Amino acid sequence: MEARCSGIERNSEDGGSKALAPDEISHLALDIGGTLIKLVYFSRNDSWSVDDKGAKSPKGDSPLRVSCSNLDYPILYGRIHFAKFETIKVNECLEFIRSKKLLHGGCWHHEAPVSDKNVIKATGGGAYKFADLFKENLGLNLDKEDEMDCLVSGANFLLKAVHHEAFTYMDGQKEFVQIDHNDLYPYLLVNIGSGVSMLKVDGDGKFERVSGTNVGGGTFWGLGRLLTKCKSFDELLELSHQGNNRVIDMLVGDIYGGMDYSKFGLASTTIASSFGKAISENKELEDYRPEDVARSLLRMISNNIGQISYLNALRFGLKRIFFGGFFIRGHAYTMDTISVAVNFWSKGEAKAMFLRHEGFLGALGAFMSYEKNNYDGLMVHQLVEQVSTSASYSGDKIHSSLAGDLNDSESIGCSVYTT
Ligand SMILES: Nc1ncnc2c1ncn2[C@@H]1O[C@H](COP(=O)(O)OP(=O)(O)O)[C@@H](O)[C@H]1O
Ligand SMILES: CC(C)(COP(=O)(O)O)[C@@H](O)C(=O)NCCC(=O)O
Repeated sequence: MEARCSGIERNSEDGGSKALAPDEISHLALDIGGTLIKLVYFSRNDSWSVDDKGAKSPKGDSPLRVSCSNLDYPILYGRIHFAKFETIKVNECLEFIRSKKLLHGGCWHHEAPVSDKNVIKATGGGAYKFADLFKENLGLNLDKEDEMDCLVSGANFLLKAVHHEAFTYMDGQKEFVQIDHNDLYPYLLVNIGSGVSMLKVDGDGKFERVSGTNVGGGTFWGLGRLLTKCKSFDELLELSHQGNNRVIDMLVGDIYGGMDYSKFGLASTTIASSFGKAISENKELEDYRPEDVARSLLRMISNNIGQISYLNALRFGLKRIFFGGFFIRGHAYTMDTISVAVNFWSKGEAKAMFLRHEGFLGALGAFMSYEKNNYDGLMVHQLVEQVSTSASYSGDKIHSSLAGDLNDSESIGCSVYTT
């Protein structure tokens, strides 16, 4: 039973407005984090099928079947949909579930008892915090899955099933990484959400949470909001794009009279002290451009996470570090800073890699956990990808092509078989 993949299809046309018939929807899963709610569900699409090479064709009367352990299962074709909402606006998520008729989306089988149809998989702290709200508003019971388990199974699933999921990003160059399924483990998974968790992954369900830091995405957004008065995370990111951190950061050259500290490999342009210039000048916050503040902040936090990640990889002799979480947001400067930090501290030994579905690891893990149910197993068999896979993009293009607006929905085509 293998998850396979060829090509991808992402779209946003049916995620936003069209309500699907209830029996077309299943495996609704939520990851309710400190800042964002991530939602994933599967919708059946009987109008097309995909062969082993990823080619689409109209579907005939009898569905394709897959054999496994001497049993024969029908292959179903459809899409996995993704959506996200701010956790402080949880009501928008409730409304989305109601308006798109996802209420009975947890269960696959028609013969399942009604009580099971009102249960959906949920992970993240909000699965505990908002359990009563979901029950009172939608009559939904949240079946809680551990968030670290979900992060790992989501990451393993993406790395194995989605072609061109992982990539490196350095000096404006994006390069997709070919994942060898037989040589995937061990790796370090760094999830940068509100806070940061670092997990040493040794296999499916085999992992250890080796570290974490409270200086994460929430810190960037929280401090950035206070310091720049930005109204949204995207505005803050956009601002950072236009800024110059050297106005605020104290560089080695500022301390060494323009020279490198070459004895210890510190170039004059290396940041010696983030925000260090703000103390040496007689200036107030208003005297600094918000874009420069945003840039320094993004660089400080990304660099710090890159460094701590590398130190943890070093602790366990890990060469590959995969970064997930919505802090990254496909943002060129963020990825570049993290990559440079990992490269600098490891002297080129370790590699930072990023995931295209960065923020949905936990939600996908909860989605996959339906597989554990007795009558409602699901095996994602194949993801079909058609997005451009060219080797390099400019920073701007990555930012705008991978990052969506908060409520933008997108989906990937896939085939599954139920067991
Ligand atoms: N639209 C957004 N609104 C708020 N934060 C966002 C947004 N997009 C990206 N982020 C960043 O993503 C972080 C949350 O990432 P996520 O992986 O969803 O974590 P969590 O599970 O803690 O909510 C935020 O702290 C912020 O840095
Ligand atoms: C507590 C959390 C697991 C919650 O996950 P999140 O909502 O941030 O994605 C995470 O914020 C975290 O790992 N914080 C860092 C805690 C620490 O190790 O210091």
